[in-house]
Amino acid sequence: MSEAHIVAAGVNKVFATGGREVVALKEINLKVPRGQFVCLLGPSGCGKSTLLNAIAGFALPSSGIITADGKLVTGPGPERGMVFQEYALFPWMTVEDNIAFGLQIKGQPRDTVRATVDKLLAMLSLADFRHRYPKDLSGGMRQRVAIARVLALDSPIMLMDEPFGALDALTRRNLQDELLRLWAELKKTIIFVTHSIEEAIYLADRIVVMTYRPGTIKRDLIVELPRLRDPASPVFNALKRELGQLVMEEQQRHHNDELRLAAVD
Ligand SMILES: Nc1ncnc2c1ncn2[C@@H]1O[C@H](COP(=O)(O)OP(=O)(O)OP(=O)(O)O)[C@@H](O)[C@H]1O
Repeated sequence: MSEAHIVAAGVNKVFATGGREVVALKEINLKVPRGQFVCLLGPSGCGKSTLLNAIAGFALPSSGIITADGKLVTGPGPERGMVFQEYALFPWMTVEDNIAFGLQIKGQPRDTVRATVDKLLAMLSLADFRHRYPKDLSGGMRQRVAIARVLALDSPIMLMDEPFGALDALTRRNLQDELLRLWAELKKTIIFVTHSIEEAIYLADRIVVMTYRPGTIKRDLIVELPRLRDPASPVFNALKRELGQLVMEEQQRHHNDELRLAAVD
């Protein structure tokens, strides 16, 4: 766990909108060791997605550098797989074709693709759904397919932007458990964006709390609790209160900012 798998050094991101500048990220320095499960936590607008997108290579920093797997990030790359909240599946393809797509693009032989798809269908309890189309699946099932699609590419790094945000509580917990199982088995490095404090404590080795405008790192803490974690336990709840206070402060700043902007309008 000692080698840094993802590094952000002096990362800034400024957006220019409507004649004014929004500093979405300011001086972000972060080193993520190989195999670590990191949650980026904070209220809406604190730069979590901006940081994740910068690591993914979708929107590069205004200044500073990011490396992943030892390489400078200059765009998306095969060592970084991304799972979005909105599933991002091809609606015209069946479950198995969605999972196979990336492998076919890579030119893998048909038998290899078939074997990988079969393995992933079994791993994510999707075997009975292989011939279905995304529109005929529940949200939880669609997100399983999205995860299988990223796993098919065997990226050592998984970037996840509120992947379970749209799911009901029970499905969400099932998928969280499934993700923890896959992570332990496949030894991926995961950066997972959430605004749910409970989700962050349930999942992460490490929680990075961000501030609202400019987006900086407010707190960077290791969660020592053994898994599977019990959200009803006193230690879990103490941590929840502590993080709740930090997130609330940023939420308040967001709220004040909105009031100030409304007054200007
Ligand atoms: N393309 C853009 N153009 C202008 N401003 C942007 C753009 N993308 C993000 N921002 C601004 O940058 C800040 C950080 O946004 P970001 O989406 O990263 O936050 P977040 O923490 O992921 O929030 P959410 O949970 O709502 O997605 C916000 O103030 C947002 O308004």
